Amino acid sequence: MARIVRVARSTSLFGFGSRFYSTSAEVTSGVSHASPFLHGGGARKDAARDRNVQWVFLGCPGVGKGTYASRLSSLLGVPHIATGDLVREELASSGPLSQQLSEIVNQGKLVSDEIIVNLLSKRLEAGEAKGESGFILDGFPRTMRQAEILGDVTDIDLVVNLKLPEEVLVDKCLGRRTCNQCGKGFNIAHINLKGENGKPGISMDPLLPPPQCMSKLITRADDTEEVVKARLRIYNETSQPLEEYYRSKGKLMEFDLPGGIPESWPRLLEALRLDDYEEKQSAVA
Ligand SMILES: Nc1ncnc2c1ncn2[C@@H]1O[C@H](COP(=O)(O)OP(=O)(O)O)[C@@H](O)[C@H]1O
Repeated sequence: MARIVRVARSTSLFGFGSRFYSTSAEVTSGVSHASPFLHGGGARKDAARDRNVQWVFLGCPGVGKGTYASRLSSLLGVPHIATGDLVREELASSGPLSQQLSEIVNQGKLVSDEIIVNLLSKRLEAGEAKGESGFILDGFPRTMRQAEILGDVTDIDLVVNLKLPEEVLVDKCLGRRTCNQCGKGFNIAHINLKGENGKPGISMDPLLPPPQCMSKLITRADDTEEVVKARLRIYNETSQPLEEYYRSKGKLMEFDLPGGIPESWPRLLEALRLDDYEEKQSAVA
Protein backbone atom coordinates (compact mmCIF):
# COMPACT_ATOMS: atom_id res chain seq x y z
CA MET A 1 0.00 0.00 0.00
CA ALA A 2 2.78 2.43 0.93
CA ARG A 3 4.33 1.93 -2.49
CA ILE A 4 1.03 2.63 -4.24
CA VAL A 5 0.43 5.75 -2.21
CA ARG A 6 3.97 6.83 -3.11
CA VAL A 7 3.06 6.30 -6.76
CA ALA A 8 0.03 8.52 -6.35
CA ARG A 9 1.96 11.12 -4.40
CA SER A 10 4.83 11.20 -6.84
CA THR A 11 2.57 11.58 -9.84
CA SER A 12 0.39 14.27 -11.18
CA LEU A 13 -2.68 12.58 -9.72
CA PHE A 14 -1.61 14.05 -6.43
CA GLY A 15 -0.93 17.44 -7.95
CA PHE A 16 -4.14 17.43 -9.89
CA GLY A 17 -6.22 16.39 -6.96
CA SER A 18 -4.68 18.72 -4.46
CA ARG A 19 -5.30 21.68 -6.72
CA PHE A 20 -9.00 21.05 -6.52
CA TYR A 21 -9.08 19.63 -3.07
CA SER A 22 -11.97 20.73 -1.00
CA THR A 23 -13.13 19.79 2.45
CA SER A 24 -16.72 20.57 1.71
CA ALA A 25 -18.71 17.37 1.50
CA GLU A 26 -22.17 18.26 0.39
CA VAL A 27 -23.41 15.12 -1.24
CA THR A 28 -26.43 13.35 -2.46
CA SER A 29 -27.30 9.99 -1.03
CA GLY A 30 -30.19 8.93 -3.19
CA VAL A 31 -32.44 9.83 -6.02
CA SER A 32 -34.84 11.70 -3.82
CA HIS A 33 -32.21 14.24 -2.75
CA ALA A 34 -31.42 17.33 -4.76
CA SER A 35 -28.21 17.32 -6.71
CA PRO A 36 -25.57 19.35 -4.93
CA PHE A 37 -24.26 20.61 -8.25
CA LEU A 38 -27.01 22.98 -9.12
CA HIS A 39 -26.42 25.83 -6.74
CA GLY A 40 -27.77 29.15 -7.92
CA GLY A 41 -29.95 27.77 -10.67
CA GLY A 42 -27.51 25.34 -12.20
CA ALA A 43 -24.05 25.82 -13.53
CA ARG A 44 -21.45 23.27 -14.45
CA LYS A 45 -19.09 24.82 -11.91
CA ASP A 46 -19.94 24.31 -8.31
CA ALA A 47 -19.70 27.94 -7.26
CA ALA A 48 -18.90 27.03 -3.66
CA ARG A 49 -15.81 25.14 -4.75
CA ASP A 50 -15.07 26.94 -8.00
CA ARG A 51 -14.39 23.78 -9.87
CA ASN A 52 -16.22 21.39 -12.11
CA VAL A 53 -17.87 18.21 -10.93
CA GLN A 54 -15.78 15.23 -9.87
CA TRP A 55 -17.99 12.20 -10.27
CA VAL A 56 -17.38 8.45 -10.39
CA PHE A 57 -19.44 5.85 -12.25
CA LEU A 58 -19.57 2.35 -10.76
CA GLY A 59 -21.26 -0.68 -12.23
CA CYS A 60 -20.68 -4.15 -13.64
CA PRO A 61 -19.11 -4.68 -17.06
CA GLY A 62 -21.79 -4.11 -19.70
CA VAL A 63 -24.07 -2.01 -17.52
CA GLY A 64 -23.57 1.11 -19.65
CA LYS A 65 -21.16 3.20 -17.58
CA GLY A 66 -19.39 4.41 -20.71
CA THR A 67 -22.61 5.37 -22.47
CA TYR A 68 -24.08 7.42 -19.64
CA ALA A 69 -20.76 8.86 -18.40
CA SER A 70 -19.97 10.05 -21.91
CA ARG A 71 -23.41 11.65 -22.35
CA LEU A 72 -23.12 13.43 -19.01
CA SER A 73 -19.62 14.61 -19.79
CA SER A 74 -20.89 16.27 -22.99
CA LEU A 75 -23.79 17.80 -21.10
CA LEU A 76 -21.66 19.14 -18.24
CA GLY A 77 -18.56 19.99 -20.27
CA VAL A 78 -16.18 17.86 -18.19
CA PRO A 79 -13.91 15.10 -19.47
CA HIS A 80 -15.12 11.52 -19.42
CA ILE A 81 -12.12 9.47 -18.36
CA ALA A 82 -12.48 5.71 -18.76
CA THR A 83 -9.54 3.73 -17.42
CA GLY A 84 -10.49 0.84 -19.75
CA ASP A 85 -9.91 3.22 -22.69
CA LEU A 86 -6.54 4.24 -21.23
CA VAL A 87 -5.59 0.57 -20.99
CA ARG A 88 -6.71 -0.08 -24.58
CA GLU A 89 -4.75 2.96 -25.82
CA GLU A 90 -1.67 1.64 -24.07
CA LEU A 91 -2.26 -1.79 -25.63
CA ALA A 92 -2.60 -0.29 -29.08
CA SER A 93 0.56 1.78 -28.66
CA SER A 94 2.76 -1.35 -28.49
CA GLY A 95 4.72 0.42 -25.76
CA PRO A 96 6.72 -1.42 -23.09
CA LEU A 97 3.61 -2.25 -21.03
CA SER A 98 1.64 -3.55 -23.95
CA GLN A 99 2.52 -7.27 -23.76
CA GLN A 100 2.04 -7.41 -19.99
CA LEU A 101 -1.31 -5.63 -20.23
CA SER A 102 -2.65 -7.76 -23.04
CA GLU A 103 -2.19 -10.96 -21.01
CA ILE A 104 -4.00 -9.48 -18.02
CA VAL A 105 -6.86 -7.87 -19.96
CA ASN A 106 -7.46 -10.90 -22.17
CA GLN A 107 -8.02 -13.03 -19.08
CA GLY A 108 -10.50 -10.52 -17.69
CA LYS A 109 -8.20 -9.73 -14.75
CA LEU A 110 -7.49 -6.35 -13.23
CA VAL A 111 -4.37 -4.42 -14.08
CA SER A 112 -2.26 -3.58 -11.00
CA ASP A 113 -3.24 -0.54 -8.98
CA GLU A 114 0.18 0.95 -9.65
CA ILE A 115 -0.10 0.72 -13.44
CA ILE A 116 -3.65 2.02 -13.51
CA VAL A 117 -2.87 4.95 -11.19
CA ASN A 118 0.07 5.85 -13.45
CA LEU A 119 -2.07 5.74 -16.59
CA LEU A 120 -4.75 7.84 -14.94
CA SER A 121 -2.20 10.32 -13.61
CA LYS A 122 -0.76 10.84 -17.10
CA ARG A 123 -4.24 11.37 -18.51
CA LEU A 124 -5.14 13.90 -15.81
CA GLU A 125 -1.87 15.73 -16.28
CA ALA A 126 -2.41 15.98 -20.04
CA GLY A 127 -5.94 17.27 -19.41
CA GLU A 128 -4.76 19.78 -16.88
CA ALA A 129 -2.22 21.12 -19.38
CA LYS A 130 -5.14 21.67 -21.78
CA GLY A 131 -7.09 23.55 -19.11
CA GLU A 132 -9.50 20.74 -18.17
CA SER A 133 -11.05 20.71 -14.75
CA GLY A 134 -13.39 18.23 -13.15
CA PHE A 135 -14.04 14.72 -14.48
CA ILE A 136 -16.41 11.84 -14.74
CA LEU A 137 -14.40 8.72 -13.99
CA ASP A 138 -15.59 5.47 -15.51
CA GLY A 139 -13.94 2.23 -14.41
CA PHE A 140 -11.92 3.83 -11.61
CA PRO A 141 -11.75 3.14 -8.73
CA ARG A 142 -12.20 -0.59 -9.06
CA THR A 143 -10.52 -1.73 -5.86
CA MET A 144 -10.52 -0.43 -2.32
CA ARG A 145 -6.86 0.56 -2.73
CA GLN A 146 -7.70 2.68 -5.74
CA ALA A 147 -10.58 4.30 -3.84
CA GLU A 148 -8.25 5.10 -0.95
CA ILE A 149 -5.67 6.61 -3.29
CA LEU A 150 -8.34 8.70 -4.96
CA GLY A 151 -9.69 9.80 -1.60
CA ASP A 152 -6.17 10.80 -0.52
CA VAL A 153 -5.65 13.08 -3.47
CA THR A 154 -8.99 14.60 -4.29
CA ASP A 155 -12.59 15.02 -3.28
CA ILE A 156 -15.24 12.97 -5.05
CA ASP A 157 -18.62 14.67 -5.08
CA LEU A 158 -20.87 11.87 -6.22
CA VAL A 159 -20.68 8.17 -7.06
CA VAL A 160 -23.34 6.87 -9.42
CA ASN A 161 -23.87 3.12 -9.20
CA LEU A 162 -25.62 1.85 -12.33
CA LYS A 163 -27.45 -1.43 -12.05
CA LEU A 164 -28.97 -3.99 -14.39
CA PRO A 165 -30.06 -7.57 -13.73
CA GLU A 166 -27.05 -9.90 -13.92
CA GLU A 167 -28.78 -11.98 -16.63
CA VAL A 168 -28.57 -9.20 -19.21
CA LEU A 169 -24.97 -8.12 -18.60
CA VAL A 170 -23.29 -10.94 -20.53
CA ASP A 171 -25.57 -10.41 -23.54
CA LYS A 172 -24.90 -6.68 -23.42
CA CYS A 173 -21.13 -7.19 -23.38
CA LEU A 174 -21.31 -9.71 -26.22
CA GLY A 175 -23.41 -7.26 -28.26
CA ARG A 176 -20.95 -4.36 -27.93
CA ARG A 177 -19.41 -3.01 -31.13
CA THR A 178 -17.23 0.01 -31.81
CA CYS A 179 -16.74 1.77 -35.12
CA ASN A 180 -12.99 1.73 -35.76
CA GLN A 181 -13.27 4.94 -37.72
CA CYS A 182 -15.47 7.32 -35.69
CA GLY A 183 -14.89 5.54 -32.36
CA LYS A 184 -18.60 5.49 -31.43
CA GLY A 185 -20.00 2.56 -29.48
CA PHE A 186 -23.07 0.53 -30.48
CA ASN A 187 -24.84 -2.57 -29.26
CA ILE A 188 -26.46 -5.20 -31.43
CA ALA A 189 -28.06 -7.18 -28.56
CA HIS A 190 -31.85 -7.43 -28.25
CA ILE A 191 -32.59 -7.69 -24.56
CA ASN A 192 -35.94 -8.99 -23.47
CA LEU A 193 -35.94 -10.29 -19.94
CA LYS A 194 -39.33 -11.27 -18.57
CA GLY A 195 -40.33 -10.11 -15.10
CA GLU A 196 -40.28 -12.85 -12.45
CA ASN A 197 -40.88 -13.21 -8.70
CA GLY A 198 -41.88 -9.59 -8.31
CA LYS A 199 -38.87 -8.34 -10.28
CA PRO A 200 -39.76 -6.17 -13.28
CA GLY A 201 -38.82 -7.37 -16.75
CA ILE A 202 -36.49 -5.34 -18.89
CA SER A 203 -36.28 -4.82 -22.59
CA MET A 204 -33.65 -2.92 -24.50
CA ASP A 205 -33.56 -2.32 -28.20
CA PRO A 206 -30.25 -2.66 -29.97
CA LEU A 207 -28.33 0.53 -30.57
CA LEU A 208 -27.52 0.01 -34.23
CA PRO A 209 -24.80 1.84 -36.13
CA PRO A 210 -25.56 4.14 -39.06
CA PRO A 211 -24.84 2.65 -42.52
CA GLN A 212 -21.44 4.36 -42.84
CA CYS A 213 -20.16 2.57 -39.69
CA MET A 214 -21.67 -0.83 -40.50
CA SER A 215 -18.61 -2.30 -42.25
CA LYS A 216 -16.16 -0.84 -39.71
CA LEU A 217 -17.43 -2.46 -36.55
CA ILE A 218 -14.99 -4.12 -34.22
CA THR A 219 -15.52 -6.21 -31.10
CA ARG A 220 -13.27 -5.86 -28.06
CA ALA A 221 -10.89 -8.80 -27.66
CA ASP A 222 -12.03 -9.18 -24.03
CA ASP A 223 -15.74 -9.30 -24.88
CA THR A 224 -15.91 -13.10 -25.28
CA GLU A 225 -18.34 -15.07 -23.11
CA GLU A 226 -15.59 -16.66 -21.03
CA VAL A 227 -13.73 -13.40 -20.39
CA VAL A 228 -16.93 -11.44 -19.69
CA LYS A 229 -17.96 -14.03 -17.07
CA ALA A 230 -14.51 -13.75 -15.48
CA ARG A 231 -14.80 -9.94 -15.42
CA LEU A 232 -18.24 -10.13 -13.81
CA ARG A 233 -16.94 -12.49 -11.13
CA ILE A 234 -13.94 -10.27 -10.44
CA TYR A 235 -16.17 -7.19 -10.34
CA ASN A 236 -18.40 -8.78 -7.75
CA GLU A 237 -15.41 -9.74 -5.62
CA THR A 238 -13.33 -6.60 -5.81
CA SER A 239 -15.57 -3.69 -6.72
CA GLN A 240 -18.67 -4.34 -4.68
CA PRO A 241 -17.00 -3.35 -1.39
CA LEU A 242 -16.60 0.05 -3.04
CA GLU A 243 -20.36 0.48 -2.99
CA GLU A 244 -20.38 0.05 0.77
CA TYR A 245 -17.40 2.39 1.14
CA TYR A 246 -19.07 5.22 -0.78
CA ARG A 247 -22.48 4.49 0.76
CA SER A 248 -20.96 4.90 4.22
CA LYS A 249 -19.64 8.30 3.12
CA GLY A 250 -23.13 9.27 1.92
CA LYS A 251 -21.87 9.71 -1.65
CA LEU A 252 -23.55 6.79 -3.39
CA MET A 253 -26.51 7.23 -5.71
CA GLU A 254 -27.98 3.86 -6.74
CA PHE A 255 -29.65 3.86 -10.12
CA ASP A 256 -31.52 0.86 -11.51
CA LEU A 257 -31.62 1.29 -15.27
CA PRO A 258 -35.24 0.92 -16.33
CA GLY A 259 -34.39 -0.14 -19.91
CA GLY A 260 -32.42 1.14 -22.87
CA ILE A 261 -31.17 4.69 -23.48
CA PRO A 262 -34.55 6.22 -24.41
CA GLU A 263 -36.10 5.23 -21.08
CA SER A 264 -32.98 5.46 -18.91
CA TRP A 265 -31.40 8.75 -19.96
CA PRO A 266 -34.29 11.04 -18.95
CA ARG A 267 -34.73 9.16 -15.69
CA LEU A 268 -31.03 9.46 -14.90
CA LEU A 269 -31.10 13.20 -15.57
CA GLU A 270 -34.11 13.47 -13.30
CA ALA A 271 -32.33 11.52 -10.56
CA LEU A 272 -29.35 13.85 -10.88
CA ARG A 273 -31.66 16.87 -10.93
CA LEU A 274 -30.27 17.72 -14.34
CA ASP A 275 -33.50 17.30 -16.29
CA ASP A 276 -33.87 21.02 -17.01
CA TYR A 277 -30.13 21.69 -17.10
CA GLU A 278 -29.86 22.48 -20.80
CA GLU A 279 -32.74 24.97 -20.62
CA LYS A 280 -31.20 26.68 -17.60
CA GLN A 281 -27.81 26.84 -19.31
CA SER A 282 -29.24 28.53 -22.39
CA ALA A 283 -31.23 30.94 -20.21
CA VAL A 284 -28.08 32.19 -18.43
CA ALA A 285 -25.95 32.22 -21.62
N1 LIG B 1 -9.45 0.73 -12.46
C1 LIG B 1 -8.94 -0.38 -13.03
N2 LIG B 1 -8.16 -1.23 -12.31
C2 LIG B 1 -7.62 -2.32 -12.84
N3 LIG B 1 -7.81 -2.70 -14.12
C3 LIG B 1 -8.59 -1.91 -14.90
C4 LIG B 1 -9.19 -0.71 -14.40
N4 LIG B 1 -9.89 -0.12 -15.40
C5 LIG B 1 -9.74 -0.91 -16.47
N5 LIG B 1 -8.97 -2.00 -16.19
C6 LIG B 1 -8.58 -3.09 -17.11
O1 LIG B 1 -9.13 -2.81 -18.40
C7 LIG B 1 -10.10 -3.81 -18.75
C8 LIG B 1 -11.24 -3.16 -19.51
O2 LIG B 1 -11.87 -2.20 -18.67
P1 LIG B 1 -13.30 -1.60 -19.03
O3 LIG B 1 -13.28 -1.08 -20.41
O4 LIG B 1 -13.64 -0.64 -17.95
O5 LIG B 1 -14.21 -2.86 -19.06
P2 LIG B 1 -15.56 -3.38 -18.40
O6 LIG B 1 -16.44 -3.63 -19.55
O7 LIG B 1 -15.09 -4.66 -17.75
O8 LIG B 1 -16.13 -2.38 -17.43
C9 LIG B 1 -10.49 -4.45 -17.44
O9 LIG B 1 -10.98 -5.77 -17.61
C10 LIG B 1 -9.16 -4.42 -16.68
O10 LIG B 1 -8.28 -5.43 -17.14
